[in-house]
Amino acid sequence: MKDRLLLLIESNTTGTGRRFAQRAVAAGIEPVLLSADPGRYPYAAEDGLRTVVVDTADPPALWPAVRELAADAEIAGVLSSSEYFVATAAEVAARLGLPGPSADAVRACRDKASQRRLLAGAGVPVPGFAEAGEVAEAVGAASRLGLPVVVKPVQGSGSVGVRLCASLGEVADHAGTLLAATANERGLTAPTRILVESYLTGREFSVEVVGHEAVAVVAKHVGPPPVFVETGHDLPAALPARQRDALTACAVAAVRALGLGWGAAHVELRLDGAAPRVIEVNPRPAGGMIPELVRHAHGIDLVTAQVRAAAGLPVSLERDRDAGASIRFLTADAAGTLGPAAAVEEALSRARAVPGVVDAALYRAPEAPVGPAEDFRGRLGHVITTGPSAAASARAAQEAAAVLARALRPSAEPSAVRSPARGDTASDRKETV
Ligand SMILES: Nc1ncnc2c1ncn2[C@@H]1O[C@H](COP(=O)(O)OP(=O)(O)OP(=O)(O)O)[C@@H](O)[C@H]1O
Repeated sequence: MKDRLLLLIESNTTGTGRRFAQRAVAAGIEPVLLSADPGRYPYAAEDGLRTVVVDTADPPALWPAVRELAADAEIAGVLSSSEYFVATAAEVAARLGLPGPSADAVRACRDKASQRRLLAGAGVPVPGFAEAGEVAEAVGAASRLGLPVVVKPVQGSGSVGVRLCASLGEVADHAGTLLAATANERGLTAPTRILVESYLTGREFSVEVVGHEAVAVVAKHVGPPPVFVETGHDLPAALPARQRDALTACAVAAVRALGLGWGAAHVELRLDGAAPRVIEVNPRPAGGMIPELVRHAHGIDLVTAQVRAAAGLPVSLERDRDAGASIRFLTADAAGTLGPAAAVEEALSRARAVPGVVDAALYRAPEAPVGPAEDFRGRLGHVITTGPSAAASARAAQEAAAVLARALRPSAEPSAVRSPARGDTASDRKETV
């Protein structure tokens, strides 16, 4: 019998990418990573993952590589955990007659301007928005929408380039910077359009959707403006049933309006008063280790579900527990370094010893320079905790994150994970449990 392969077209870099390959192996399918630069994913070498080096940004180059793999194996499925390659994976899957989302729907969703138009057109609430291709247009849009506004690239992930602008001068500066960029953080061609949006100050949540079913509601924490760095998540979000139902209904309506509904979608929303508005829909499972939190809190494995759906295998979304799970990311408040190896090791082992901790990690080498995060790339490590409730897991995560912060050199300001008591304002707080 021929080997069965799951083709993984590039990967995300924040943890769950590795899980896609592991879950494929668990389903009896060999994962193969197709990547222009596999060195970007250290786990690939560590796990001995079969890898094909190919220009994944160039579909005509990708197809012969896929055909070659198909010559002596059965391609069971094609996926990407990277925001930037979900449409490519959908296209390859469709060409092979394999399951996957509509590549057109994914493409429309990934362009935040077209996503906003589709959602607004279908009556799904979104912030006020305008698309701009020039600085003057962005400034005009900001005047019309009313300051402050959020200015962001039309494509992207991890909050890269997303900025709160308090004055028209800041709008002009940031719009100018974004419009001048020719490549995104992946080195891929960046569209020369941006979005200007009304700033929603309410608490932020994500709803994890599979097909048309909401399987989890996550409360999110973000660092201080003007940037938007996700610093933590708590699951399940502590909310009155009415608000939770409003969030899940809005998220599922968004998925439907975008013509998605195959596999996982990650829907971010903010409350505007009591009513939810969609910040963004990602046509893929969440990053930021959220699938791990969902697994710990509810026993539902979103990555397994995605891998099995891609391979046409039955998927279980049965919730077998109702526990709490939290993550806090380590960030630095000021420039400094990580401590020497011994200090880093000690901080890690002490963080792991905090009751409730199931995982602690640092992403940088000892003595590496650190500085305040501008986007997800500035996060330095994380702790994941579980507990009988989200309040308990959140408390444990705060404590463990403070311990992990001891890995930072004293010259760096005490860092870390901002505790809600330490100055989170209504405007920068995504949610506290
Ligand atoms: N209109 C808005 N009002 C309030 N906050 C916003 C708005 N737009 C974006 N944000 C904040 O910025 C963050 C990142 O924005 P967005 O989701 O559009 O960018 P992204 O690069 O796709 O980020 P990510 O991959 O982290 O979701 C959001 O999670 C939210 O906290």
